[in-house]
Amino acid sequence: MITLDNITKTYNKGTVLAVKDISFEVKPGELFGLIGPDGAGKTTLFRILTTLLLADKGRAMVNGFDVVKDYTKIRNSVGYMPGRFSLYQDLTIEENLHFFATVFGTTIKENYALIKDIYQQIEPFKDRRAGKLSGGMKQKLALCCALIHKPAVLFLDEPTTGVDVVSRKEFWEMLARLKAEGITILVSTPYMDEAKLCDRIALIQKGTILSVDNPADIVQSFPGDLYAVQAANTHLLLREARAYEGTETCFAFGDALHVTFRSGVADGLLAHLKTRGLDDATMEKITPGIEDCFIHLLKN
Ligand SMILES: Nc1ncnc2c1ncn2[C@@H]1O[C@H](COP(=O)(O)OP(=O)(O)OP(=O)(O)O)[C@@H](O)[C@H]1O
Repeated sequence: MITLDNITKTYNKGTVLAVKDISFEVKPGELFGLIGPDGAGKTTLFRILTTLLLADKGRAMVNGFDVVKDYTKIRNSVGYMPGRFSLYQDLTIEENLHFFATVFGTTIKENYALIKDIYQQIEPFKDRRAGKLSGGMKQKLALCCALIHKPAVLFLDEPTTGVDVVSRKEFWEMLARLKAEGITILVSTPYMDEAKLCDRIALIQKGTILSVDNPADIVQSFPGDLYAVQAANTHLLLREARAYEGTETCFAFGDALHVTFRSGVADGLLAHLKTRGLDDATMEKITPGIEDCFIHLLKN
């Protein structure tokens, strides 16, 4: 449904490399996640795929259409929810939706079934201006507007950034329902915990893809054992754990350190920490998350 073939894009007359030789595919009906930090190149890829930006090099196809030659066909068959709220702040909820339906030559009534579950949550406020809505409500309205012409492919650029935890959860439940309707979804997020909700993910950093796979297999491919190490004096703990000769990687995750060892398994770190005054240090083997895998891939 989406194919990228060696896509490269630079800005500022070639001085800023945004994405480099990006290739991956999204299958029909897939919920595919583009996971990476700010500046990784996610928005650039979305803009290329939605025909708003030309790549310097490479080829991309969406729904069987070439992003350069067939751009009008792509615009008619995809929905795009950009990262920044892009609806008309002075129009009400209903007016925004009506506007987007009209632009695509359809009506709210015609495709109401597709947006019903989402729209019903904001319908009580349909006369409120978009600029006066909460973050979660804006996000629901933007999704309705991106869906109103019943697109085959939905592009969602960081839809949950800056949205509260409850709304984030609800949003992913909505995506699961849209996927069940057969819509192919490409969604980007900087939140690693959302990665596991996708069928497959691409981990992207500094314009390069580090890995493409399903979340379980990415976690499975983590080499060696991972340990969570804790002590009350987190500052000293980090310094000493990093200085220890057997330590391979050591990163702070909340109030614990995630540590791997050169030998692949836990060795004398705990004894070392105790000699350094960290008597309360504890260590337990844990299952790596996507974020651990991301950090591991960055290292290589
Ligand atoms: N119009 C532009 N002019 C110059 N550089 C740009 C432009 N747009 C993006 N960049 C740069 O290209 C790189 C990729 O940016 P992009 O916006 O695609 O990343 P992103 O993963 O979407 O991150 P963010 O969430 O911060 O937008 C970054 O280094 C960014 O500074």
